[in-house]
Amino acid sequence: FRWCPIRRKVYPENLPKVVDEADLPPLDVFICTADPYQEPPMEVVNTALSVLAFDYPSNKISVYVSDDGGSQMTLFALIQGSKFAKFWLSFCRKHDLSNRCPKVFFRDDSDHQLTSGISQEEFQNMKVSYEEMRTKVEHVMEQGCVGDDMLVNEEERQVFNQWKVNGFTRQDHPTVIQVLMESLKDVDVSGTSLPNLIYLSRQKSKHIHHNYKAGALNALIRVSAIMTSAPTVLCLDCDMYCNNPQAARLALCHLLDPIEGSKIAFVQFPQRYRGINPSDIYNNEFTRPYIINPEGLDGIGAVNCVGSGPFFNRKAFYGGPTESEVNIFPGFNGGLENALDGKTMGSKLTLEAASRVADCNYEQGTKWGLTLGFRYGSMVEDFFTAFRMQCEGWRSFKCNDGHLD
Ligand SMILES: O=c1ccn([C@@H]2O[C@H](COP(=O)(O)OP(=O)(O)O[C@H]3O[C@H](CO)[C@@H](O)[C@H](O)[C@H]3O)[C@@H](O)[C@H]2O)c(=O)[nH]1
Ligand SMILES: [Mn+2]
Repeated sequence: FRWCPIRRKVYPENLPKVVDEADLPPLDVFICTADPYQEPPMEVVNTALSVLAFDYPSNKISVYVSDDGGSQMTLFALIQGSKFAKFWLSFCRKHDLSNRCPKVFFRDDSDHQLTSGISQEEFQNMKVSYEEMRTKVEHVMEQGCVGDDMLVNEEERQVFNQWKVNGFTRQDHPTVIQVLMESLKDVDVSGTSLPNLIYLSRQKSKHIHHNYKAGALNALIRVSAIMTSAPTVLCLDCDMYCNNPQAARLALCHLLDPIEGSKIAFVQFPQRYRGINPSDIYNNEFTRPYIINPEGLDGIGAVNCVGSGPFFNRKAFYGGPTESEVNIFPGFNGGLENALDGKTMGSKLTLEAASRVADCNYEQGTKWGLTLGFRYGSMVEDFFTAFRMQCEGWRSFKCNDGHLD
């Protein structure tokens, strides 16, 4: 094991030489949450908004939120987030905001000193909409459930009726899947297509092991393969918002590289933490795993995956880099072909197929968790999966420029 530190630099301004703006690849983003009390739904919404607002063609972004907490409050928060997104995404684009996580934007810019070119009135209106959303979500959190009075129409009531079924608990419930924004139909206030936003709470049963986050991610890999199947996949913990709207373009500088690109399983951005005391006496910045080690490991093309902030090549979930035929749905007994032809992601056929692949017994008798998707059997599924991918011949790089946290 020999250290050969590497610091790569990317030039996103050269990306158009490799790919036209219109041909940029679609991007699927997976956000995992598991408990509405430990991971407040407003944080999940903020994380989702920070990627929905990427500086990237919005009709090519699909954000999937996996909720292992099976919480109606998290879904409620995301519905409110999708309404707010109509204003927020257009606002971010119009003013080319550098920080697109609304909570951080309003906190860091609360006195409206940092941002030029935004009128006081426009700033205040946006802040009021954000605060209204936050108040609603926090009210629901205090109540511990979504009351009828918080819902605006019959459609919303039907969605939350899914929780009224007898015996619905977070450990035992059917799959809940809701398309909250659909690019083909929905537009923001400026008339631009919105990205896709999908809520998924995979089926759970007390009798079948759910394999924690790795299980959640594998359900997301399959559901997204049916709905959008983007070649690039970003994974984020729900409490790790993205603070650089250019991140997808920076990652593509590696993944679309004509020479190295097809061998790369993922590029990993560092995790960064806020609110650390200035001298960081307890090393909460985790300099070794996020700053020192990755530079050495990059030298051998084998950077660790640290769970939040990797941009994956979807193919890496299905086998080694030289495997050509990818069987996405081993063990799926028919019916899927029609679903994949479905016109819209919200169509009945597509939703039924997506729901089937999120069944808690879908993986039985398949290679999921063994050679497919995120690997099971480790407390650190991110490190372990990356290691297995590297053993198969994949390479992985650290992304130095820009930053995700
Ligand atoms: O059954 C579960 C358990 C956890 N999670 C989610 O997994 C993420 C990480 O879990 P957490 O308990 O926050 O672990 P950390 O130690 O904070 O996370 C670090 O370590 C994990 C294990 O290596 C990685 O998965 C993470 O990406 C990395 O940030 C969170 O978004 C959770 O919501 C699930 O979706 N389902
Ligand atoms: Mn965490």
